[in-house]
Order: sequence, then structure tokens, then C-alpha cells
Amino acid sequence: MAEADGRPVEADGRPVLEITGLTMSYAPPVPALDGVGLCCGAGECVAVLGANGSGKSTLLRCAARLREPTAGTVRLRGEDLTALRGARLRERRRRIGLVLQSPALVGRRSALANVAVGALGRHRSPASQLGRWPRAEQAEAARCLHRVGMLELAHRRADTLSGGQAQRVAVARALCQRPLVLLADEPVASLDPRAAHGVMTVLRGLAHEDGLAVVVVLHQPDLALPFADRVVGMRQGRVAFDLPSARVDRSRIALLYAAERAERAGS
Ligand SMILES: Nc1ncnc2c1ncn2[C@@H]1O[C@H](COP(=O)(O)OP(=O)(O)OP(=O)(O)O)[C@@H](O)[C@H]1O
Repeated sequence: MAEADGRPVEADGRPVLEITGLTMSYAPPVPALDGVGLCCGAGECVAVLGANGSGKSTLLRCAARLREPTAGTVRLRGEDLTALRGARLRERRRRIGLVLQSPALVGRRSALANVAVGALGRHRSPASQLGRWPRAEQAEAARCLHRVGMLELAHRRADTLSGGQAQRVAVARALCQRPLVLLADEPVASLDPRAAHGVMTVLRGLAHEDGLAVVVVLHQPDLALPFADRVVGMRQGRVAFDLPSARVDRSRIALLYAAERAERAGS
């Protein structure tokens, strides 16, 4: 893998995920994103910080093509996803794993069965939809659980897991999609500090050790700075800064939130 500006890029010189000029408004119109650019290379962990309403979740949803941007491009390994439709889009979307604040597991099913759901895009049958998986998919789900340190609890019902354990299972479910990119939207928001640290360790490991491109939206600068390689600060639908973590000082972060408060107070 090569490097450009200190960032990992694919052999063709492009980062795995490359977002440019992303603009999106919700009806009636509520502007949410205004020309946002963000890149994430294989093996890189990027944190996105910003005050409530600054557009972080909308950015991830547009990147995963769950929302349609009004302008801009989302490239996965150089291919523009915003130009794709139908089966091709569905296939490419599977290469983008999504982890949300709520793990959304099926409580009465085992951790293993929940993880195997990530394989549905490759293997869909009446049996798999009832939670009965062929041996190969079960083995892959077990490998994904092992990767997040949850193999021992593979056969536990999901509704008996702690919040941190459930979130690791959700990460394993995303891994079972065999993603190139992992997008995590406030994955530690409901977790205690120890569990949050554990989930962040897993996410960073998936970037640094497994070579995924990981983008994680956080509300905790104290987690973003030590765990992420780069931090993207968002303010009012725009990128306020995009810097290596080591160059992000506290005053820059404070400004991110303070400016948002001041602008709101004045509006
Ligand atoms: N479904 C929706 N319908 C209308 N407006 C929306 C919708 N979702 C978000 N918005 C608006 O879009 C803007 C960006 O919201 P978004 O949720 O992306 O921000 P965020 O940075 O993720 O916020 P938070 O940290 O609170 O999750 C806000 O003004 C928000 O009110």
C-alpha cells in the first residue's frame, strides 16, 4: 500500500472511501451537508466529531447510500456509488459495514445467529432466513465473533448480553458482510467507559491489523484522539478541519462546539 500526505491509499493512488462535495438537504428543506469531503484509506481509522446537528449521521448515511445526496460523489475503490442503481448498488453496499448506536440484535437468537445475518447478502435461503445456517456461514460467523473477542459467548441469547458485548456482536455482524469499509455511528454512546474503550480497541484493530477503512462518529474527543489516526471536525454541515489526531489540540475541538453554540444563540 502506498501513502499520500501520510494517508494510506490503494495501489491506484485512491483511498478506499473517497467522498467529495457531498451535499444533502432534508425536506422542507433542512440543509444537513454542504460540500463535505472525507477520505479513508485501507488500514486507517478516522473519527468524525461535531456538535449535535452538524451532519455527522447524515454523512455516514449518505456514504452508505441509505440516503440520497443532492450533489457530490461517494467512491468505493474509485467507483462512484452515487451513479449505481439496483443489484449492482446492493452488491457494492454490502462492502460497507454499518454499526449504529443501538446494536439492534434479535434478542431470542444466539450471538452466532445474529452475526450470520451479515452473510445474508451472499447466502439467502428460506432456512437462513429462519436462522438455520449452512456450516460454512456458521464457521465464518464464528471467526467474526472471535475477531471481536466474543467467541466464548457465541451461543448465548443476544438479549442476555451486556451493552458492550452486544455492540461487539453488531461489529461482528458487519464483519460477516466482508466489508472494505466500516462506518460506525456513535457506537459507544450508550456504553460505560470500559466497554467503550473495548469497542474502540476492536474498531482500531480492524483498521490497523485487518486493513479495513474505519470511519467512526463520536461525541467523545477523549476517545477520538487516542484511537483515531485522523479527526474530521464538522460544523453546520461542513468540514471545519481534517487533521492527523496528533495535530488536533483541545482548543480546536472546543472551538468546534463553542462556535456551534454561539451561532445557534445568535440565530
Ligand atoms: N430525518 C430528518 N428529517 C429532517 N431533518 C433531519 C433529519 N435527520 C437529520 N435532520 C437534520 O439534519 C441536520 C443534521 O443532522 P444529523 O443527524 O446528520 O447531525 P448529527 O451531527 O449526526 O447530530 P447528532 O450528534 O445529534 O446525532 C440537523 O439539522 C437535523 O435536524
